[in-house]
Amino acid sequence: MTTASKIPATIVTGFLGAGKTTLIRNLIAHAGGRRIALIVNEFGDMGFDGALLDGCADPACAADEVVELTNGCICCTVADDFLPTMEKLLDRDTPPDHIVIETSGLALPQPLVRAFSWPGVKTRVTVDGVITVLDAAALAEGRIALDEAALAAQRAADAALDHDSPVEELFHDQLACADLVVLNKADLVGDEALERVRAHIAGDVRPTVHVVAAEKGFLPVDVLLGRGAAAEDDLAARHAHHHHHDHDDDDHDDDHDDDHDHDHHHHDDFESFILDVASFVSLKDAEARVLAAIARPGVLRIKGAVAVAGKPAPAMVQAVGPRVEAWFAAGAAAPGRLVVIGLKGLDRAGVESALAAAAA
Ligand SMILES: Nc1nc2c(ncn2[C@@H]2O[C@H](COP(=O)(O)OP(=O)(O)OP(=O)(O)O)[C@@H](O)[C@H]2O)c(=O)[nH]1
Repeated sequence: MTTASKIPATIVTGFLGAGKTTLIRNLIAHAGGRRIALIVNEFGDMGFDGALLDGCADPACAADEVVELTNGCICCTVADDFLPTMEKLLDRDTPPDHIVIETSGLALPQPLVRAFSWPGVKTRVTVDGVITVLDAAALAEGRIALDEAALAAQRAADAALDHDSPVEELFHDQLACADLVVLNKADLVGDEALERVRAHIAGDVRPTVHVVAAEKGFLPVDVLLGRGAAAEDDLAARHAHHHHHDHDDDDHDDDHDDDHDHDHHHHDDFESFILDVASFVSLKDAEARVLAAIARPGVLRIKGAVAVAGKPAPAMVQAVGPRVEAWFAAGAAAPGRLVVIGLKGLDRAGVESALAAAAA
């Protein structure tokens, strides 16, 4: 079974208070008719904020689409809690179009990703992407979470969670596993501090992974979903080295007050445009050109349907980061258009010339 026929699941990870719930709320509100099932992994005493979906008028937000795992850390309860929950979701008469899993801030994402390789789940679901939400304001102050005392309390309260790894290592693991890193609460920090945070985490993030700044977790749905990462297939590349960092903690608390500047917005703005493209010589040609296009500065996503010379069926194209997939799909939308999504100011001319029809 190909990735395309599996139900995609997005894992949202990040420490306590980073803004995971806020990001998911935004995502669901803008899901555009997708049926999204939400699996929430919270510790009992923290409780899931049942009001998450209140006020969301979208029928996709029906309360029965929210499933709470109550038995603690997913990576400790995969067999008796998480997998049965997944199977129940998949066995519904109308399975969801997309599954979003909010992990507890202290869960390691890797064991959860590994769970997608379990028989019974592997053939039906794939990890579409791991989104790691960071609290940029806390990081700018040299802290992982704004309320480190609450983080410590959460950690202490969970007997199941004894991974013998300091919080810093969890943080590195959450970054190493990411397909997209969201520097949230960018409204609370200045540009300079944001750059400092970017530099601070750069070594922990896989080289092709985008780091985007956001306020209230607001990001275009197409940047969040449909990434097609199949993370369960390259788990080996998603582990932190646990190298010794030269943490320049002493440097963090200087000058951050000066960084506050509420007159500017500090999130990344996005833009998207649709390009009409001529037919490609072959699937390979399409893939190569789209790969060149997505490598242009600021481009996060390219998707659409294109024509391939001599082929009656259109080819679907999906590109995220360094990965491009193209396949023939009879009955797909009229070919010849690609949607390009990226950071505002992206190199449109470069994208156009990369995609320009082969000289053949
Ligand atoms: N200023 C500011 N506040 C934010 C932003 N995003 C979230 N918050 C606030 O930060 C707090 C924590 O956000 P949540 O979305 O609950 O964070 P979480 O990661 O889900 O937290 P837990 O579920 O407790 O681990 C809330 O009070 C949010 O309103 C942001 O971009 N800017």
